[in-house]
Amino acid sequence: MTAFDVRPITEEERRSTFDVLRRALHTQRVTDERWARVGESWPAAHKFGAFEGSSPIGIVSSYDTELAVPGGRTLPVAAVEGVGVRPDRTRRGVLTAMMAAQLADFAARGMPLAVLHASEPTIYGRFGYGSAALGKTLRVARPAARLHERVAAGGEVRLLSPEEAVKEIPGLYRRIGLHRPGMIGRPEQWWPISHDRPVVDGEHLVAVHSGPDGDDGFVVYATVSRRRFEAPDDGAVLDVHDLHAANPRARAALWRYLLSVDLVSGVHARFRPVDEPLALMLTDHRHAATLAVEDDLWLRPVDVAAALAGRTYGTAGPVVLAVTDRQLTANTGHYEVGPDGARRTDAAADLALDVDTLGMLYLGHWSATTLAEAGRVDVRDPAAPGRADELFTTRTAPWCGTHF
Ligand SMILES: CC(=O)SCCNC(=O)CCNC(=O)[C@H](O)C(C)(C)COP(=O)(O)OP(=O)(O)OC[C@H]1O[C@@H](n2cnc3c(N)ncnc32)[C@H](O)[C@@H]1OP(=O)(O)O
Repeated sequence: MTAFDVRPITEEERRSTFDVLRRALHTQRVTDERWARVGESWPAAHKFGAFEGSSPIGIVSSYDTELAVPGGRTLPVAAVEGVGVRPDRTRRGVLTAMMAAQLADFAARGMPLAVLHASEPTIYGRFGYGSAALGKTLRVARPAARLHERVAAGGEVRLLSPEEAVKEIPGLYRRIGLHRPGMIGRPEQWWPISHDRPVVDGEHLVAVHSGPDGDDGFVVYATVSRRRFEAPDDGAVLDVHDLHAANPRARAALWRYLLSVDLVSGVHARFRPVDEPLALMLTDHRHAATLAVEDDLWLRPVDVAAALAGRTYGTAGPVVLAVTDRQLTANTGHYEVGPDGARRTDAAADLALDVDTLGMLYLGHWSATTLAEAGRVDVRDPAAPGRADELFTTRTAPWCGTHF
């Protein structure tokens, strides 16, 4: 087996490492024309490559942004993306070595948290990431589905030209704000790859809602034709990629718009919040089917003390957590969590868990009771899971809503 080194990539290695990623994800090598448009979104900063001599065989990437945590604050976060190993070099520890370098870098820079979306759920638990927020896939039947008359959906929806969309949507996303735990900031480098290219190429359309205080919601969607020789009357499907609204009225108006488009047989939306009440907003809730509920955001506490101190908690007696972290061993220790915050302690533990399970608890989706039943939390005080449920779970389901 050939030896490899892991190190930060240089400016000159940006494109060759991007190609390694594309090979790992089964996409074509990047063309000159495409690189000219997306290259700036693949800066050398915060990337670790694995190299055999000067040839890249693996890459892990991240960018710094902010994450909304329970209680309304945002914390600095490393958003991990662009992970891949050349197909002929997998299962020999390349990712493990790159993850170790990346985690050490996050810790050295004082990052409290890291997040990612996992291509496969088996990959990241071993590196301390836990599935922290879920998303549901909806299929809404057209033309049957209609918003119930009691649903307030005022204001106006207008389609933007690609030029308007590229200019206006980043500011609108910022103004709407990170209003759910799990939402993240979208730095400048996120937009060209994830939003602008499909909008400029015409693959996606962008509609904006205006309410009494101006623009307050948007939807980015693709129109996928279903018409076939043997089914000439099949309508198109609207595929919703990105839908954000500052208030329920704007959200309802955007859905009303999507359900009003002619020659459409269905509206599909993946990774919507699990508690988005779309079905309940329809005259017949069966017209919105939940096809799947999947893991959305994975979270890793990098500095456990700072992460725990950064969010708020519900009202219950405190619990002492014994946390084990096999990579960032300085995190291993006991932490008291109560209504007035969290801190390290020498007190005996009520619950013991690995750091990936703490990642699952952190945003408030999973309860300690469920995690204990699943064997992920070792219960030392039988009353502690109930207290931890009151402290950690949130009223609003956490949701990321940004593909990265
Ligand atoms: C955040 C994101 O960007 S998600 C995108 C992730 N990238 C992809 O899915 C692209 C395709 N896959 C790949 O490039 C590679 O298979 C990677 C990056 C997932 C894994 O890289 P590798 O170098 O093979 O991982 P490495 O050899 O360090 O594996 C460490 C352990 O994880 C296991 N593992 C790693 N990937 C997988 C997988 N996809 N399925 C099952 N087990 C896996 C290995 O078997 C190994 O287990 P062990 O310690 O018990 O022996």
